[in-house]
Amino acid sequence: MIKLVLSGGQKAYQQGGFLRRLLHGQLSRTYGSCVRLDSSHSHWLLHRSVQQGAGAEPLLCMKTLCKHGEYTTSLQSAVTVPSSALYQAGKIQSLTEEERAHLLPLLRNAQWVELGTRDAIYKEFIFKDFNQAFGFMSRVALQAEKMDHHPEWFNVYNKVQITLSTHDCGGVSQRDITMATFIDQASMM
Ligand SMILES: C[C@H](O)[C@H](O)[C@H]1CNC2=NC(N)=NC(=O)C2=N1
Repeated sequence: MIKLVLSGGQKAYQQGGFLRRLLHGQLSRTYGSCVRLDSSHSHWLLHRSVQQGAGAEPLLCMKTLCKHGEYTTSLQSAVTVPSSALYQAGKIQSLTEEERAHLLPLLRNAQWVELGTRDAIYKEFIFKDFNQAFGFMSRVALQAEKMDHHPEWFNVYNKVQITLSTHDCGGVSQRDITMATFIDQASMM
């Protein structure tokens, strides 16, 4: 369950180390980064509002629970979500346009490209030899197991081609961004 954290008059949520501030109880036009809700690595992105008043059960508006799939712009259409719903709705979601505009430029600068044929990102790595390439793949494989998020990849000798997409939502999600960032770091080790 998400814990409401009051700090310095600002209302904020803290969960799994992510702290998102709300501007005076108004719906933040942007939404939080991935929030880990429970140990099964369920992630989702929340558009948050919180009802004023001490001790009020936080009202959470989540994309998957909004009637038309749109983010609400007012408290009224936010809903109180029973904890049981938190889990069902906690399916990973592909990035929205707003997130892509924020997150993808960094990856593009690192030579990741968005595939035209499907919602996925792709990058090619060239190493000195097979040994270096396989060492890289081993590091990525361990991280993939740790995150429970696996690349689609192809290796010939010193070349590794990697495609990232999230099967559970059929597109690029925050998990792919996290994995791509790790992969770039692992390629330089
Ligand atoms: C059951 C298992 O946890 C899921 O299939 C995980 C495994 N690895 C995964 N990897 C990727 N890229 N996308 C997923 O949706 C995904 N889901």
